[in-house]
Amino acid sequence: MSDNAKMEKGQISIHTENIFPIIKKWLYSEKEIFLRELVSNAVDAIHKLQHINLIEGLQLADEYAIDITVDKDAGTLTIKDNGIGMTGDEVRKYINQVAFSSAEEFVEKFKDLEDKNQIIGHFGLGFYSSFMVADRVEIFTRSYQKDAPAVHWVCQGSTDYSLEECDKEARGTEVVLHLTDDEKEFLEPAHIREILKRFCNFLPVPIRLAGDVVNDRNPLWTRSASEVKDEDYLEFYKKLYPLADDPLFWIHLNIDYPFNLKGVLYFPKLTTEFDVAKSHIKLFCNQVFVSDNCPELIPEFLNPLQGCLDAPDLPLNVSRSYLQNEPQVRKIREVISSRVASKIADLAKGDRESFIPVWDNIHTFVKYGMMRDDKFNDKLKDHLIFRMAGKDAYTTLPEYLERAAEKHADKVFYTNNEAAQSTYLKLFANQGMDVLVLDSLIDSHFIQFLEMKDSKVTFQRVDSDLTENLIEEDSKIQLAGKDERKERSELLRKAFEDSLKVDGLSVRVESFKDDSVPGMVILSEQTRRLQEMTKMMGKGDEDMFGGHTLCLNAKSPVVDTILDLKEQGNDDDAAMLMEQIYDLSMLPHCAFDKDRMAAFLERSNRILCKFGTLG
Ligand SMILES: Nc1ncnc2c1ncn2[C@@H]1O[C@H](COP(=O)(O)OP(=O)(O)OP(=O)(O)O)[C@@H](O)[C@H]1O
Repeated sequence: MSDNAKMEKGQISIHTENIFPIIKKWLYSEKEIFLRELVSNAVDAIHKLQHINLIEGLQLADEYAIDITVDKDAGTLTIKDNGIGMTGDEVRKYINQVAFSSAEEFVEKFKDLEDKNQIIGHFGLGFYSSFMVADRVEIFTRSYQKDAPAVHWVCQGSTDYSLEECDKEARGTEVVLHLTDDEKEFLEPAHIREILKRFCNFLPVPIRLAGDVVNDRNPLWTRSASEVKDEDYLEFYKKLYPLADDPLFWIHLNIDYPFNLKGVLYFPKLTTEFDVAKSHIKLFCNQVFVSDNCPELIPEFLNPLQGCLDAPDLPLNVSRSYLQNEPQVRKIREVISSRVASKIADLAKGDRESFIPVWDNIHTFVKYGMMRDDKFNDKLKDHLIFRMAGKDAYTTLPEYLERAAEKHADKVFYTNNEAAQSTYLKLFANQGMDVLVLDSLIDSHFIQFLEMKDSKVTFQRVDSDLTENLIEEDSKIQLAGKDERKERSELLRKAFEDSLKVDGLSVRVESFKDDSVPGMVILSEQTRRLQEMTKMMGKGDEDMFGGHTLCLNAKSPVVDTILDLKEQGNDDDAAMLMEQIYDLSMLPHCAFDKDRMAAFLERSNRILCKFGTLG
């Protein structure tokens, strides 16, 4: 030792005596991270040597590696590298003083804080995390510097240490952990392998466990996107998520400015087991695994994203509060959101047939994202696609509006339940008018959002009003004279109102272009939205149909028959038909209660019987 040949005993320079018990408690639930810390130090030591090798032209031609061995008899776990090594002075400086100064700061903060978890990970205790599992730690190290003797450092989990020269021949550092009785699980190679796979799987230096290399040194994100093929992305995904189906699409990030960020993100095929409330990204720092629970890195609406992000500028021991407050993390979120939007826009602009299955999986997240993030909305607003009712085809909003320009400019018709609203859909289809299917949970909010963003466009559910496209203009009606028509309409209206006696119901008579439907109940778009909102807020559940209109089709033969029956004095049959028309018109709007359903079925049978007797 420059440094003298005999054993040196000393006290680690720290004023707080109880550092070790605290380290033991620190991150108790994640004590495996000690291995990540020691292996990262070993990787750093190798990188430092590679750097010096280049700068100083040392002509070293080693095969760099980190070896991990367990000795069950001795109860030790050893991490050995052939990196830069340390001189005695460096051990004093880096192990005894520097590392401990952060430990000291940690203890200071720790003792005042109510919520200990808040500061977990704030301090890079690095090397000293080994005392979470060991009661004695030894370092054997030999610096790359010629003539510097190897040294042996020992610490028994108190602030006392000893340091002496030793006979280590090979350059590099060997850290030997004497595991406590409680931590003997770390002597099991299978367990160590599992931890290495979790934390060190993508480190750039070979890590050998009992001679076998356990890691993949060139993960996909370290390669340039231009040299990676689709099958490589799929293979890498399988490695990360062996049980998952193939992902829908992926994004390769390789950003140098204004910060460093590399990674490959995947949008998975969503299954019912997939937890969309949770973050699925694995965060790395220079290929060292940091965490797989960093929701702050991804905008909330992109929670399903999976894959790896490597952010070398973030600290290895990144804490929740750091992630929440760090401006760089906000920028990372913005970049990811922008790149995902561009990717989706590109897919949408490409082949629509292959985009449709992707869209079916992602549309809820995209719509939610557009509502949350203006930039995301700007990039995607012209590319979202909607299925058209009764067709096996999709359209974008600009395409739909362009086609509708002549018939119903700026008005978008939609259905939220194709089966229940089939009568209305048929009327629209007969007039060659497209109707969009907006039947997912998010759609009612999304419609309001689209209207707010583009004040010209309005959305109207097919059962909300009779558009002029579905009813005849006055001049085209070839039926009876105007006065007579007016009189018949009035008679019909009165007959229905008197017979049905429903509160809030008004009756209107129109000539539909189509004579197949005797009547429809309509509830204005605004009233329905208001009622839905009140219902959502837990109010007004009772009377969804306070004010509604029964629109009778003057062209329907059944409606004509009702007036004929009335004229013949057959009030019973007229009432039966009027009730049937009203119930049929109400069916798409509400689930009938037991009594109403029974009455409806009984009346339907009575009508059939009448037909039976006619034959
Ligand atoms: N295997 C090693 N080879 C050479 N030097 C090492 C090795 N392990 C630790 N050191 C030295 O000891 C120092 C302290 O290590 P420690 O792990 O406590 O903190 P760190 O690595 O500097 O920071 P952190 O781990 O908190 O990110 C290192 O910076 C390095 O100089």
